[in-house]
Amino acid sequence: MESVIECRNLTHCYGRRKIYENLSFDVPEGRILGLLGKNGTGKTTTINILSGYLEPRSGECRIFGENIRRMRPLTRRRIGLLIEGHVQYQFMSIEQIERFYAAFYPKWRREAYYELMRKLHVGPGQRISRMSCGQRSQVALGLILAQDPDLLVLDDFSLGLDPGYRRLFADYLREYAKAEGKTVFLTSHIIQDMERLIDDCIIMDYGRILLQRPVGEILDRVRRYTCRVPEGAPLPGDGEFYHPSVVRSTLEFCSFLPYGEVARRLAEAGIPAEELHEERVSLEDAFIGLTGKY
Ligand SMILES: Nc1ncnc2c1ncn2[C@@H]1O[C@H](COP(=O)(O)OP(=O)(O)OP(=O)(O)O)[C@@H](O)[C@H]1O
Repeated sequence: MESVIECRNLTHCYGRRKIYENLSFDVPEGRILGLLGKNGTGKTTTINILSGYLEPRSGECRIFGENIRRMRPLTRRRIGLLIEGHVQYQFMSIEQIERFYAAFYPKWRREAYYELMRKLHVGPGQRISRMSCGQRSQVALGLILAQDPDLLVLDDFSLGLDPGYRRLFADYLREYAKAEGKTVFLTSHIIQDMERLIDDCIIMDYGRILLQRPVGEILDRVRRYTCRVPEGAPLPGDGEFYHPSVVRSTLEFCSFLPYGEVARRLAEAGIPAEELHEERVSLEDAFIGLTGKY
């Protein structure tokens, strides 16, 4: 499978503050990849680097095989970009902005925009400045789908959308991307939506990528373990036990390791664990388990 996005050894700093170092990842053609991370881990920074707005301190990003700093306009036109969900020309109506954008895109798909607007119950004469935050996000998303880009880059696409519209858009986007072979790179804080939308996931921690794996593999393999431990028992220091904590004599942590291996390592560490219990988790719980609650 060819990579549509290739990032190699990206390092970025704002002034003297390093955000991350040597970040490398690929987004294969036809896949939907979600970039997850706590507040301030550098998701928007990465999207801004990918869009060419920010120059990384070092490293290289290629999209469709071209270095993004020297990308030809024709290649740039193959990328649909949503930056923080908003439309610029807010004085225009739904209909006017559609006509305005259409002029820039030779493959413009008017029907894709209006199909989404119909689903969202917004009338053609409605002015963008008089819409709610969520409705503006919907217009921005409609304008991106109509561009018919080969790659969609969506920063916080669910900003302001209510649960029903988030579900509607996530399902619509997945169906559209799979039917048309589109590649999607997106961020969102609403991880429940990501579980049904994305194929692969990158979880960022402060300064680095914690993991990049298919969502199916994360759901199959990450387990939450709990067991009873005596008062004052030490916390396990094993790097494969993520964020262990004890609350009222119950030790809890997440791990990719199978039950038998966890039991063995606890015994080896001299932790007298009783009633070891494993549980499958949702993507959101896996995210919290792997990155910690705070
Ligand atoms: N223009 C800037 N100048 C200085 N620092 C910045 C600038 N933009 C972002 N930062 C800092 O860089 C870090 C990463 O910010 P970024 O917006 O990329 O995070 P994020 O993962 O998208 O966060 P969130 O989940 O809150 O949207 C943050 O600590 C932020 O304060």
